[in-house]
Amino acid sequence: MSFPWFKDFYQQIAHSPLSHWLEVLPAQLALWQSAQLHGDFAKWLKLLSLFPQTSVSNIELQDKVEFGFASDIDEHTSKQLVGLFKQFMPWRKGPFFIHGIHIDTEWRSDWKWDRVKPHIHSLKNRHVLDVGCGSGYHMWRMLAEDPKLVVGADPSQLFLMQFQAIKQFNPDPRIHLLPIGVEQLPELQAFDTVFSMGVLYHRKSPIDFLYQLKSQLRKGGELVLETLVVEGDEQTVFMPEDRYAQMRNVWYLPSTKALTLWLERVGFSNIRVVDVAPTTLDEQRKTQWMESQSLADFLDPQDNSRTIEGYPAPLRAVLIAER
Ligand SMILES: Nc1ncnc2c1ncn2[C@@H]1O[C@H](C[S@+](CC[C@H]([NH3+])C(=O)[O-])CC(=O)[O-])[C@@H](O)[C@H]1O
Repeated sequence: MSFPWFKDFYQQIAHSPLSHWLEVLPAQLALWQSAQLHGDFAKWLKLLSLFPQTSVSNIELQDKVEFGFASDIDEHTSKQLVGLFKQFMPWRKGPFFIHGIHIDTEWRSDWKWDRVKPHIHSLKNRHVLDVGCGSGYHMWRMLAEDPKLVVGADPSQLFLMQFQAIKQFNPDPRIHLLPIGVEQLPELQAFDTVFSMGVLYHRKSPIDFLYQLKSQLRKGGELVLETLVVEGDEQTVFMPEDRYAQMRNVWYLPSTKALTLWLERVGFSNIRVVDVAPTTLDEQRKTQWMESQSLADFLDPQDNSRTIEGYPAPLRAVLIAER
């Protein structure tokens, strides 16, 4: 079995500051691919091949991710597309608008982008990495800023498939998602901007994680970090006993002041907390495209300022720092 996604990426980076990546990446992805042979991968590839080719008359990335108008296709094709996209449920990170079909995802990821975007360095002509990029929603919004290249690293197979399903409607060669974890990235020291949003609290060793992110940046490059935080001073770090808002695998929730100190200790400079916002029930909710439980089920029904476990409800911060 072979497919062109990764080969295209290798060509893209061959003569770029990321060319050293080619020393390890092809072997990692070949290993990944061989492990997929026993799972659902063939089913996903088959589903991807069933998407009808359509003529896409508009590409909008500036204010939303929209490829094609409803008027580009007939009713039958529209129904066919809805049926195919539904096979890729649950859709968590979006929304996407494809030929008039609104993939109404669990998260209004656009709201996160609205909180982040006013504060970051322009992405024009930059090499950009998004660690834990999910379905790639924010990468599409980054593409609107005219970067040289946007690459996402996320080990989730479903997110890769959702990304490829969407990318069929805008096969821009500057955007790629690689199914690898942060721990597989070599120290490239080559990206102009590194994003990591919604990942730090999933890491058992958050300081090591910050070093890993730093080692992707060139000197003077920008880190954009978004994560769950708690109220408190430089010494406040919260660790749930088990689940947090029903999420497994949540480790450290620092205060913004503690996180600033961590970033300083790791060697970042010019550290700024640019946004702090609670997650609302409008931002994360059940939809027709993600039918299982969502934030409303994870908060205390009597007191929405607490999670169902009795911890402070989700509060998220955006920090920007320079290497
Ligand atoms: N080792 C790893 N390396 C890289 N990514 C990982 C790893 N382990 C898990 N992930 C990925 O980190 C992402 C976290 S979600 C944030 C998405 C987006 N950034 C957002 O801001 O909406 C937030 C949440 O689910 O709580 C998922 O896509 C995982 O697959």
